[in-house]
Amino acid sequence: TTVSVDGTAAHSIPPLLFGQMFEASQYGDGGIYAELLQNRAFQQVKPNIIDALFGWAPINGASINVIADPIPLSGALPNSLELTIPSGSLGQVGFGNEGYWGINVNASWTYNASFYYRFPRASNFSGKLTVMLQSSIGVVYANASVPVSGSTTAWMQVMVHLTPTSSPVSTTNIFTVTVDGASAIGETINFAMFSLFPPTFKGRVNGLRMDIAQACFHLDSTQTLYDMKPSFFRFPGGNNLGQSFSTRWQWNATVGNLTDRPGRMGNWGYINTDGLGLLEYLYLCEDMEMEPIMAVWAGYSLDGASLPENDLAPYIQQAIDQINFVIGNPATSKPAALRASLGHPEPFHLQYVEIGNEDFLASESYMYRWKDFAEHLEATFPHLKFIATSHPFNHTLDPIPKQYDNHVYQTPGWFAENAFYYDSAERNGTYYFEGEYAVVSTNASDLFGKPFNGRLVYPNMQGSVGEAAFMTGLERNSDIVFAASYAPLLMNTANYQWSPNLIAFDASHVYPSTSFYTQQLFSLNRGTEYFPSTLPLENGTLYWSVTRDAPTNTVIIKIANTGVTAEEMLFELPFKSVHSTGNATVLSGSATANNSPETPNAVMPVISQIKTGKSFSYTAAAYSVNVLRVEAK
Ligand SMILES: O=S(=O)(O)O[C@H]1C[C@H](O)[C@@H](O)[C@@H]1CO
Repeated sequence: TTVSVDGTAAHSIPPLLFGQMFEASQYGDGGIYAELLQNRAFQQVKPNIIDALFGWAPINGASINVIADPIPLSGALPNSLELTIPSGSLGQVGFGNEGYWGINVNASWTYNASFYYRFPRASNFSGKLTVMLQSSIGVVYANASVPVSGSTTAWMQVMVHLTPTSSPVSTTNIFTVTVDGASAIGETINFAMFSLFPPTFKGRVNGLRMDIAQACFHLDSTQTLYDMKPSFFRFPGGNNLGQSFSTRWQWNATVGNLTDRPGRMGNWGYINTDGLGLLEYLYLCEDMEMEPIMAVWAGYSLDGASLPENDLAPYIQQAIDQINFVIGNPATSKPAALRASLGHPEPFHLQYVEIGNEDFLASESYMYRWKDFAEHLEATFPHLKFIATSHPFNHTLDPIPKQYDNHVYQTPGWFAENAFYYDSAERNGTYYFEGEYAVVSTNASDLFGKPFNGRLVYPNMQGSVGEAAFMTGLERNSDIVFAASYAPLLMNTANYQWSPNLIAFDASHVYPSTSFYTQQLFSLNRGTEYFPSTLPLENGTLYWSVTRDAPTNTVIIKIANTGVTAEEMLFELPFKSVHSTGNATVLSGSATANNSPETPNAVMPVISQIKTGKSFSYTAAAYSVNVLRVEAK
């Protein structure tokens, strides 16, 4: 295949072309949000049933129960853990938390543990609580003791540091709070708002798990989100934006002290602590130099009963408040004043606001929901850009959206066949955000089925190469495609509801996938301008796109070979002088090769030198994603 490259750039590469989509799914808690204790504050659970204790277990005969505390710690946290020490108790008696399917005990870390306790009835008990990190069979790695007295019935806060003496390989460890049983027989103590944090990304309080968020810039170590230098971060959903007005995500319930956050039954089958709330998301964007693409809930109900038009006003106001929390002026807006009081008086950077999520599922009501939200928000924030979420190619909305968010989950073949998806889109001032895309299955007739029927648990090379083929099309059409992100981003290997995901993790490891490396290859090699070239064959197996990074005079050629055979290519460059050597970064493997906990580094990018020149040949291996870089001017 001969590829001749035009001499003039067709358009610049938009600054947000590659980014991340995130929502609290398959465990943002215990994942990117670094809280280590599951069910830390008994949020949203029904008291006095055993299920309310998930994540917790009694130790050595203790009696524990979640109660609706007559004197709750806060209005947002009505439940407490009631510990009663039974007669005959001996040794350390109390309770433990198993974490989010394990706790990573690392001797080089100092952990911050905290909780509140109160004696519901004054007593003359005077003793101490022992706070520990230990293995599930009782090997103690760290402990701290806290003197307590039953003389007061007021809530007392405990904060202790735990520094383990060793780093067990196993993460089957527990966080425990115990008391010397014999000395506390008959005592009852209520507990609330536990928290255990490891060190966090950039040391932020209530922050992010380092190995998931931390940047390591060399390819042979744990790769993470920041390492692909995403330019935007879409949040809070996705489905987790909420699929009914009563369960919607509400910004104001996710900011302020953790004791003021009630938590919420998310849309992925578990209770979100909302410890990763709006302000934490904004700090995440700021720390990782990403632009937020923030969604507001727009009256949508998956059960079809969207809010009627004349009920929208309070929710439009809530959306205005959410946006003002991000960019408002503290002198004129209460939400902005709240932001200032929480430590960030300056507005955050925000350009794009998405109105709803996947509203093609409720497109009739979106006619008025889009209209009322867009008109009110545009009037209030004239400089913001609003993204519609219904199908882009049937203009039924008024005002006509200037941006659409397009989602697609398909097979490897679909992605290769649709590399030209945007080529024929009208250039009429409409811009496209490919907000969610991924190869999810090899079975077109059961895309969201089970692994035995084609669903991918982890991305594999065949899928990632299909995505790469599609991404060459996004790059070619980035005059109208302004942003794109694979979805979903993260999954806890111990408990997930959706697969595949870009990055998998467990309590102590991060597993970047072949699709992560594909995203990273495109994101780290964007270039600043797109150069047209011989077009790939539609429905062929070989796809490419050529960009140039003007500041470094580097030509960048991205190639996806979705076929089973290596392909010889001849490149003809229009530049006067082209360096005789360049480099190729290649991700390749068998169709089903994947990175998983069993084979974490099965497929990694490999860099090598290649011969280049005004015209040069290059062989793209079967099932490979290739990025060639050569200096030229
Ligand atoms: O069932 S789906 O609609 O395909 O769910 C998808 C689309 C939704 O925005 C996101 O939350 C989810 C997986 O990323």
